[in-house]
Amino acid sequence: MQLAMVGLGRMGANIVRRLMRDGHECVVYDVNPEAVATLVAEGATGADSYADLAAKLQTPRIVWLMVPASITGQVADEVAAVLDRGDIIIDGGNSNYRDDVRRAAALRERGIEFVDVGTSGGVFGLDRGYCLMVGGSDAAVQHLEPILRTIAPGVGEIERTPGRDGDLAPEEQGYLHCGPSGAGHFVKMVHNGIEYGIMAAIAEGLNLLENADAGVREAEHSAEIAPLEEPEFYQFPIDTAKVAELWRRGSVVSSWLLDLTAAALHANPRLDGLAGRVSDSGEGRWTVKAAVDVGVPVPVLAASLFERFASRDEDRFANQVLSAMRLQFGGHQERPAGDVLEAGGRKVDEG
Ligand SMILES: NC(=O)C1=CN([C@@H]2O[C@H](COP(=O)(O)OP(=O)(O)OC[C@H]3O[C@@H](n4cnc5c(N)ncnc54)[C@H](O)[C@@H]3O)[C@@H](O)[C@H]2O)C=CC1
Ligand SMILES: O=C(CO)[C@H](O)[C@H](O)COP(=O)(O)O
Repeated sequence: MQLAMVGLGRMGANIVRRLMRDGHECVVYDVNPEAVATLVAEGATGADSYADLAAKLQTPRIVWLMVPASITGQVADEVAAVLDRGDIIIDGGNSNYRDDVRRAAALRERGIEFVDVGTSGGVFGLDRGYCLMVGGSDAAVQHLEPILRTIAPGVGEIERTPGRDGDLAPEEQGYLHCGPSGAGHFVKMVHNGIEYGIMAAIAEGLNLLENADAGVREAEHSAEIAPLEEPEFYQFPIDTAKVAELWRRGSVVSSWLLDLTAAALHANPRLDGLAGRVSDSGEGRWTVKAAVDVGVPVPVLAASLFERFASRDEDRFANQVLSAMRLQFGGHQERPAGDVLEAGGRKVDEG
């Protein structure tokens, strides 16, 4: 099939490569001409404007947007302006499903189909394939089936779920028509909410392991730091990188996120160069908002989102309020920063 890709960054370029590898024809556009030139050298057809892109596509045209979510609306409008009735716009970025619902309705009035495809796989997707969560009309999604099947991972080495037999269902191949417009990004939003929770659980657990020798360090600094009640129980100099590697094999918590964690710790055990200010792109917030809207408890997902905010010092005023209250009720002074002692990686302040 033929498809145009708008946005040739970390995701879009490799999706194009995966499509071309399977014989699909790709027309490519990016505001960065170098990104276009790179893919043209690999066999794609370059476009230097949306009009040029539309002219190079057979009808019904298929245009996949893989741009930052913040500009997807603007790009979708610009692309729609050069399309005709029956053409299809796909949004593969991490857009808010609410925008899809609105955008699909507006484009439907002009006879243009809008399909939202929540895409998971990151920079490894070229070879592993991308898990695709699709929202849109039955007709449009059926038309896109050959493209979805190529981009998705396929069955790979994953054994079939017991009880499933006969023809392979799309979800067994890594793509799923989840429902009407917005449903794909709704499922991807929740996927990313879960991602936050799993990431936070791994990070918290490994941090506890990093501090399992607090009793040893306590002895080294016994004159200086607040006493650890039972230092004899915290005498374990555990190699966190090795435990992460270990857990990849046969453990209940093995997962791709743990694989990536083990790789990062093996390459850089102290994680030097990372400040630990954790960004968020929106999906975690939207997940919590949706949960509030429908009255569903998501305490783990919410806590992991708030943990990211705290990592960026967004809890500073709350902590100042805490210190102010201690000062008020007990006359407890905050210790000056230089006087805060390190104990096993913890900040100890008993002022
Ligand atoms: N990086 C990741 O692991 C994943 C990213 N996503 C989503 O995929 C989308 C793209 O992400 P990345 O590839 O990581 O971003 P990126 O920043 O690597 O690439 C974005 C590309 O869009 C181009 N671009 C910007 N404005 C444009 C415009 N007006 N017209 C045409 N091209 C334009 C940029 O030049 C760049 O090449 C985002 O919505 C992101 O949230 C989804 C899943 C995973
Ligand atoms: O969709 C993804 C992975 O599934 C993207 O990598 C996403 O950007 C990660 O979300 P955040 O930036 O909020 O950590």
